[in-house]
Formats: sequence, C-alpha cells, structure tokens
Amino acid sequence: MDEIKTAILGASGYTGAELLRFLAGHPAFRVTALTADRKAGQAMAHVFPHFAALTLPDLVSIDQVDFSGIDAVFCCLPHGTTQDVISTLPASVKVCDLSADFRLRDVETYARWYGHPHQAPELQKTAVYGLTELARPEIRKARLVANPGCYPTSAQLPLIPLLRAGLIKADDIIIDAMSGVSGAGRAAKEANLYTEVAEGIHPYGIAGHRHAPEIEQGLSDAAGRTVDVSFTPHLMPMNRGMLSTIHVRPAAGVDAAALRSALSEIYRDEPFVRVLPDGGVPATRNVRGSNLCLIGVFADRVPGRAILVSAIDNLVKGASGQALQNMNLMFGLPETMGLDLQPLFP
Ligand SMILES: NC(=O)C1=CN([C@@H]2O[C@H](COP(=O)(O)OP(=O)(O)OC[C@H]3O[C@@H](n4cnc5c(N)ncnc54)[C@H](OP(=O)(O)O)[C@@H]3O)[C@@H](O)[C@H]2O)C=CC1
Ligand SMILES: CC(=O)N[C@@H](CCC(=O)OP(=O)(O)O)C(=O)O
Repeated sequence: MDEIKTAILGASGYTGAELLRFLAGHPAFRVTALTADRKAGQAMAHVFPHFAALTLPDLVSIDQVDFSGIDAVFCCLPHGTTQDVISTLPASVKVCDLSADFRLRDVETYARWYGHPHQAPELQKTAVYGLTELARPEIRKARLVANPGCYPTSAQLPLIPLLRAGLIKADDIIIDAMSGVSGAGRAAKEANLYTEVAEGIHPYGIAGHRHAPEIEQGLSDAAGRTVDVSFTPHLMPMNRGMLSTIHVRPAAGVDAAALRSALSEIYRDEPFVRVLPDGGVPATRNVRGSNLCLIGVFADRVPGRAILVSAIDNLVKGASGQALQNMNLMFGLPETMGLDLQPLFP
C-alpha cells in the first residue's frame, strides 16, 4: 500500500494527540508534519512524554509546512482559526476539519453563533458533514469533511434514524449532555482549573450553546421540517467521556421497545455504534479510549415519553476517532483501519 503523507495541524492539543495515538499504528497514513502555535519548535516527546518511544517530526508552525508533499490533513485547530488555513491548502490535499468552522451550512447561522462572518463561504459549500454512519457515500467522495462536534455526535446518532423513520415526534426533544473536561481543549482557561471542575458538576451555555444549531441542522434534515431542541451541556469532573440523556415523545402507537428494535436494526452491522439490549445502561466507562457509541432505550414512567441514552468518548467518536473513520473512507480504506481498539475498562 502506498503511504499517505499526513499532517496534523494543532498536534500539541488534545485531539491532535489522540489522532497520533491511532495513527502511530496505522498501516496507511504516515505522519510527516505536526504543527503547533506557542509550542512550535518543541519536540513531541517534550510536549507529550507518552509519545517518547515514537519517532516523530518536531512541532513547527503552519507556515513552515510544505503542503505540496502532503496528501491528508487533519485540522485540529480552534474554531475560527481554521477557515483561513484550509483556504490556502492545495486542492490535491484531502482535509478532515475537527473544528466547527465548516459544520453549519448556513453561513448566516454560523456568523450569529460564532460572532464573526465566515471567511470561506464558497469552500463551506463543498464541505460534507461527517457523521460517518449516516453519510458514507458523500464522505467517500469528499475533499473536505467537517467532523461533527462531540455533543452533536452523541445526540444525532440515536435521534436522526428515529426522526427519519417518523418513529418519534420532532418537537419537544430535550437533550441533557455531560462532557469530560478534555472537551474544552488543552489551552489554559480559568474555568477549567482543577479547583473549578473537581468535586462538582455544573451546566453551562444554558439555552445558548453553539452546538444547538448544529444538532438542529441534522435533526431538521432528518425530520424534513424545522426542529428546535432544548440542549443543556454539563461539565463533569472526569478527563474524557460524554453522556447524553435524551427525552423524546414516540409517535402514536410506538413504544420504547419499538424504538430500540428500530435502532438495533439500523445499526446492526455497524462496528462502532451498538444498541444495548433491554435494560442495558450506557456509561462513559464502557467506551473510554474507543471509537464506540453505546445507545440505550428506555420507557419513561410518564406515558407518551421515552428516554434515549448515548455514551461516547468525546476525544474518540466525538473527535479524532470519527475523523480517522472519515479519512479512511476518503482514501478508500477500510473504515475501521487503525481504530479497532477495545475500550479501556475499568
Ligand atoms: N477536545 C474535544 O473533545 C473536541 C474538540 N473539537 C474541536 O477540535 C479542535 C481542536 O480541539 P482540541 O485539540 O481540544 O484543542 P487544544 O486547545 O487542545 O489544541 C489546539 C491546537 O491548536 C494550536 N493552535 C491554537 N491556536 C492556534 C493558532 N492561532 N494558529 C495555529 N495553531 C493554533 C495549539 O497549539 P499550542 O499548543 O502551541 O497553543 C494546539 O496544537 C477545536 O476546534 C475543537 O473545538 C471537536 C470535538 C471534540
Ligand atoms: C467541555 C467543553 O467545553 N466542550 C466544548 C465542546 C467540544 C467540541 O466538540 O466542540 P467543537 O464544536 O468546538 O469542536 C464546548 O462546550 O465548547
């Protein structure tokens, strides 16, 4: 197999490091460039001692990379900084962008939620939203994939198939989601100090988190009408992991068992999405370090309601694992290549 020369932009961050963990053992992608901002010039073994046994290029700034020799770029930069960078890459380079920059189709919606006009609206039109299990044909042909956010991945995997099939009502969907602190990135922020996050939990972005429009875009496509959701994220005192508890109203004549059975059937042959049997409760500790999404379906004691629970690792299925799943498809490789690691348990 010809090796695919690969750059990770933002390799000194959490998602960049997580990608390297998978790419280190990948038979097709060879990492030839790693970039950083403040840490440019440093050796990877200095920034991440857990990679000391690997032979890796040093971190450089993006303008030091010769992209003419690169086939694949994983872009792990903060949202807002990514549009300008990707616009300058040669058309021959395939890109998976982990930031939010190309996820929202409507650039006006983007401007409203991200606080500045989109810098590459034409390029945005070419981006494919990379929720892998639900967009494989488009991802295979894509040059630019917008990798979904972690909360949107955990919410949309259970909800989209049920909306597409008309098995749940499109209104009154409530998503309460919890994330590990690595979801906020590695850069120092007061809100993410140990003293602010340990020994307690708190909601944030109440009724105003930027992942709500991303989730609504996918759910509206699935339902064929505008869908609004109540979405509340919470910060949990754990390094990684994401759990979404989702309250829905099944369509007339549909019960929780029917929802479970439909989801099980849809995801029956999926390597990374599994629906648990009746009574099975997804937990973050069951997916840690893996690309797995576990889904549980429960009847509510309130008539006419059901509860969906999904668990992912925010850094894997919520970011770097799904990005590699997508890049495998973009290069015609088996989707699971480099990703068939079982969760780290306990
Ligand atoms: N963490 C998560 O669970 C998830 C993250 N994402 C998204 O993935 C992207 C990366 O996230 P994450 O890895 O957590 O972020 P980090 O903050 O951990 O890492 C950001 C990386 O980008 C570099 N960087 C920062 N600013 C600039 C700049 N102006 N120019 C060039 N490079 C820059 C940093 O370099 P240096 O270290 O030198 O400052 C670092 O390598 C973000 O867009 C995030 O929203 C998506 C899903 C989940
Ligand atoms: C815990 C935490 O802070 N999480 C991040 C979401 C991480 C992610 O998926 O977001 P992107 O859209 O930036 O890629 C947040 O709430 O903004």
